[in-house]
Formats: sequence, C-alpha cells, structure tokens
Amino acid sequence: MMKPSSFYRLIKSMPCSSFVDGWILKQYHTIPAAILGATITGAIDDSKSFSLIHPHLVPGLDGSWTNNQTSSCQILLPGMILLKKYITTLGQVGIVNTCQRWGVPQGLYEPLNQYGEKLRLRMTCFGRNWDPITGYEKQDAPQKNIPYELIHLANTSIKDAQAHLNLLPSNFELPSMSPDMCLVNFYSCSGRLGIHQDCDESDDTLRKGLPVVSFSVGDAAEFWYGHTRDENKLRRVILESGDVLIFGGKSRLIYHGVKKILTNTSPWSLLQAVQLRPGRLNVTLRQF
Ligand SMILES: O=C(O)CCC(=O)C(=O)O
Ligand SMILES: [Fe+2]
Repeated sequence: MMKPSSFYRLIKSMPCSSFVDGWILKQYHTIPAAILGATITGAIDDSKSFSLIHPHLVPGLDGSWTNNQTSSCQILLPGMILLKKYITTLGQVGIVNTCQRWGVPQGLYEPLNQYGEKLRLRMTCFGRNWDPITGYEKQDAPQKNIPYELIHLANTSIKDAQAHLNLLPSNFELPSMSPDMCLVNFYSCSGRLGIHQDCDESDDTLRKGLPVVSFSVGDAAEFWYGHTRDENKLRRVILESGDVLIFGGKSRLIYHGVKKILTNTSPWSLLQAVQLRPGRLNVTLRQF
C-alpha cells in the first residue's frame, strides 16, 4: 500500500489516485467528470514527487490577480479593512498553485501548541521562519523566499485599501509594509484557530501598526475579531474565497480567530480550475 507523500496536499486526490489511506481520501467534492475533463488536462500521477501545478493556470504579473471592478471595501474597525471579492478566480488559482509549488517538499505540517496539542490547521511559511511555539526564534532552518506574486498582491491590496481610506473624511491610518514573512494555513472542514493576537513581530512593526494582509481561498470561514479576548464581545465576519483582510494601524493587535469553516462554500469556478481540497487556504503576509 502506498503511503501519502510527505507533502501535505492542498489539492484533493484525483479519484484515480494511488493514495488509498489517510484522511486525504475521505472527502471529495462531487465534480462531474465532464467538468474536470474540460479544465484539467491529463491525470495527475501521485506516485511521482508530488506536484499538481498546471502552469497554464498560473497568472502572469499583469495585475490579473486583482479585480477592482467588482470588489468592495468595508472598514471593520480603524485600520481593519476587508476587500471583498478582491482576488479574481484566476488569482485564487494562482495562490493555490503557488503555495503548492513553493511548499514542496516539506509541505504543510500539523503544528503543536505549547501544551503539545495539535492545532486544528496545517501550516508552512515562506520568508522568515515562524512557528506557534518559538515564534521567530528559529531562523537557522532553511528558508524559502516569499513568492513574488504574493508580495505583489499584498502590496496592491494595501495600496487599494489606502486609496479607499483617502476618499473618506476619517483619518484612519493604514501604513505600508515590506513583507518578509508569509504564513500559509490550511483548515480542513473541521479546522479552526483560537482567539489570539499576532504579536510576535518586532516592536517596531507593532508600534507602527504595519499591517497583516490575509488572503482567503476556498471554503468560507467565520472570523471573529475585536479588542478583547472575551468571545461574547467579539464581532463576526464571513471571509469568503477571494477576500483580502488587512489589519494594521490601530487594529494591528486585534484579537481574532477562525471559529468555523463553512463547508461546501468554495466557489465552483475555483474547484473546477484547481480542485482545492475541501477546506480553506489562508495566506498572511507581514513584516517582522
Ligand atoms: O485564517 C485566518 O483567517 C487567520 C489566520 C491567522 O490569524 C494567523 O495566521 O495568525
Ligand atoms: Fe492571527
């Protein structure tokens, strides 16, 4: 019996996969074969080194990852901005493929918390190393550069959010930043993330409120946030595929967490194009 590759798979197994054990095979989207055939060229051979990249689906750097025509901007709190439907389907496909390609061979691991318990997600990072227990302490492990496309998308998102803020009478500040760490999280349908603050970055970053930029791809999530850890006082927002959430300025140290994943809410067009496994991919960029 073949063991699943050590690379954790963002993209679900093809029905003809040689992977027969592990939870990877337990859930399938029911995508009719006719649709698969229309968009995915050729069967994927899982027995070789794991890569499901379809180069023709990776967008160029021509701005096609963003879609300002149909997106909208919501200010959730001072410094906390949600760009709804900001990333095009093509851009979302690009994010999945980029994370998949860049993640080889270590893949996304199941991190532990300080009590030795598994978190309810998988993760990897590009740029500076970070993990939930030691934070940024361990920089000796090999690092992978942050994919340029992700940096570009983060910068464009911040610029667009700033442009929106400039149109408003309020003077909510949203500083720019130069991302040097990119955290990739994948939540299965039962995944979640407890309420926390992102406060491991440098004092300078936190003091200046340099923003975290967060991309959501796949199933939607119920995201809780607010100025307190008290869950009764937190607000909720649904983060959907293609949304970009930015929290900086006065909201840089906001408490937040992912309460639940809303299963079967991935856009059909995304599943057709890239077959992201059931669940949610979240990519955050930040400056240490
Ligand atoms: O998945 C999300 O939307 C949030 C992720 C997050 O809070 C983090 O990685 O620190
Ligand atoms: Fe966070």
